[in-house]
Amino acid sequence: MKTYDLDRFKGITVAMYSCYDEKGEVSKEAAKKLARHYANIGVNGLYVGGSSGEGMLQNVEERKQTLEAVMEEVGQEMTIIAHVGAPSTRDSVELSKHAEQVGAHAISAVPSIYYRLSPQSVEHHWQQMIDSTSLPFIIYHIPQTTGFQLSKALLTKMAAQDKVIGVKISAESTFELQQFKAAGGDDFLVFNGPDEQYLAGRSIGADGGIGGTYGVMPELFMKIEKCYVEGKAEEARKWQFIVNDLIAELLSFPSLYGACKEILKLRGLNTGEARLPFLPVPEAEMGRLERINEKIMTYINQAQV
Ligand SMILES: CC(=O)N[C@@H]([C@@H](O)[C@H](O)[C@H](O)CO)[C@@H](O)CC(=O)C(=O)O
Repeated sequence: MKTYDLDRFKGITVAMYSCYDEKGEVSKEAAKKLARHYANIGVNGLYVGGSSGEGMLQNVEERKQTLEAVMEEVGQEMTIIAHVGAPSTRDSVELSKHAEQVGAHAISAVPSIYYRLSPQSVEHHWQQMIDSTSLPFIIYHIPQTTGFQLSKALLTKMAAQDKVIGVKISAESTFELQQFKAAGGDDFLVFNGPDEQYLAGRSIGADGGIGGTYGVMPELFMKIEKCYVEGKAEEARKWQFIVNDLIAELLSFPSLYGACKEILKLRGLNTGEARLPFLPVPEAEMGRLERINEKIMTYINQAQV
């Protein structure tokens, strides 16, 4: 059995969007405001500096500043997972040590990106981060962006370590999710990555989810989770289908992150624009985005978790 408290990581974890000021610089103030917003709603945890958080588009200092802001604001109330993956092992280890210093509850990382690496290199890359702190570690498996296909053999080997408490699977195969859960064992956490299949992921073995679109509608994912736990299959499916139609609309903009950040802005949570190359919402599309926001708010009011 793992020696870490695994229960605190279960449930809904918002993959937080980036927070910038009007000049495009990291804004600790905006990050604190956004984190506070999620804490007030009752969201369980935050995943900081991942894909939705544009960690790969930020330098080490910017990533540290964002995590510090989140920890200062909600570190005592929420479970905070710091994504520390960077192309170089050196930067990843520096970010890992910093995450421990500021009190994050776990670290997590993708494989190194850009270079096509051997499984041995990826294992070594992750191991350096794991060995650099006493924090639990969550593997981030997202082959569609990293190009690295995590094998069941490597997962099983990594999961044998006490510190490796789980895997966040953003690949879309629920079969793989189930196989990874079985390989990791009962005390190994699996997080559903594709928000469109939160319910499917939960049904086949995921212990919770980490997702980007949760950021504009955490209440709806909390509703699906509640229905699932209460055994209300039909109702859970109804809410997943509602969420999926909303995600399909959000995905029709030039960038998902740009659209979601604009929705937050409409609600008084200004996190700036997504960093280029992610495009903002075109002016001509603002009206459509506003209507989507109104639709989401109507569903949030109906869900009442
Ligand atoms: C490929 C990708 O970015 N997947 C997202 C989803 O939240 C995704 O945005 C959503 O399912 C919409 O397709 C997450 O799995 C990634 C995530 O949680 C993160 O921001 O680190």
